[in-house]
Amino acid sequence: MSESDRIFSQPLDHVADFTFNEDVARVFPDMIKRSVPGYPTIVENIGVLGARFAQPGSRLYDLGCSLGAVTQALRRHVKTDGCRVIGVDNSAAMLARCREYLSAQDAMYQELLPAELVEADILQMDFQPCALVALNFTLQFIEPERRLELLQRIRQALLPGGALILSEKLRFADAAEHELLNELHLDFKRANGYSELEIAQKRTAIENVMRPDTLEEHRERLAQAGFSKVVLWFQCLNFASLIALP
Ligand SMILES: Nc1ncnc2c1ncn2[C@@H]1O[C@H](C[S@+](CC[C@H]([NH3+])C(=O)[O-])CC(=O)[O-])[C@@H](O)[C@H]1O
Ligand SMILES: O=C(O)C(=O)Cc1ccccc1
Repeated sequence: MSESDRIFSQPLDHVADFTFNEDVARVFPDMIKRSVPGYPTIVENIGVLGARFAQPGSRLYDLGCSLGAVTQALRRHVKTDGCRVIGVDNSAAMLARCREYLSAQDAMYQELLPAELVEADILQMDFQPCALVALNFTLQFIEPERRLELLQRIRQALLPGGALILSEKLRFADAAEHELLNELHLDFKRANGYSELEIAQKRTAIENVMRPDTLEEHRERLAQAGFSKVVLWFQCLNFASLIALP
């Protein structure tokens, strides 16, 4: 069991930019469940979607895998012969714990897909041909100017019949819509026990690091990267997940 998230619970003199360090890794399962409406549903269903797009002998990438929640869902749901999951993250703290979670999963289940973990910057690594790429709340942490080239390289690596699953926090061009969905998201956090102080300090920590796009920006960028079809399969408040087909 992981600890509960108390990272921003005490007043801080200076709120530093958010990083995926050891303190965050320790509480991450609790943090993401209490912060992202629909997260457990999205993760479980990426496993189900993955099973449809997997092809015999193919790679399934989980980019920005954190503690490997999506990697675990893919390992359980995908039964296609010879597939393997490759989890990639540039946080050593996250990957160290991810490795422990995957060993625990190995001890719990039989017939799991093999998984390997790679410590790398997804902007630097070469992608091998693959049937599935999951970017589950990772693209929003990539510098906006580098998002298109990343999606282009993913598009190039995808096999015909494969898919990219892209989950993101959304911004809205319409001010009233943006305001309402953001307020409802804050209500979700309050309902999950976060105080006003925790909410305010987390917001300060994250605002320079995580830059959400609108759904329209995602659709345009995916089209520009060469994806032929984009389907919204999940939305809860200002969090959404897309299937993009090559
Ligand atoms: N350039 C980069 N290269 C590699 N990894 C990166 C990079 N930038 C950020 N990351 C990694 O992307 C992850 C984003 S969290 C993903 C949740 C997970 N997918 C989940 O389904 O639980 C999202 C969130 O916390 O909202 C972190 O682990 C970063 O270290
Ligand atoms: O906490 C938030 O407000 C978020 O938008 C999502 C989030 C969840 C976990 C780590 C970083 C950001």
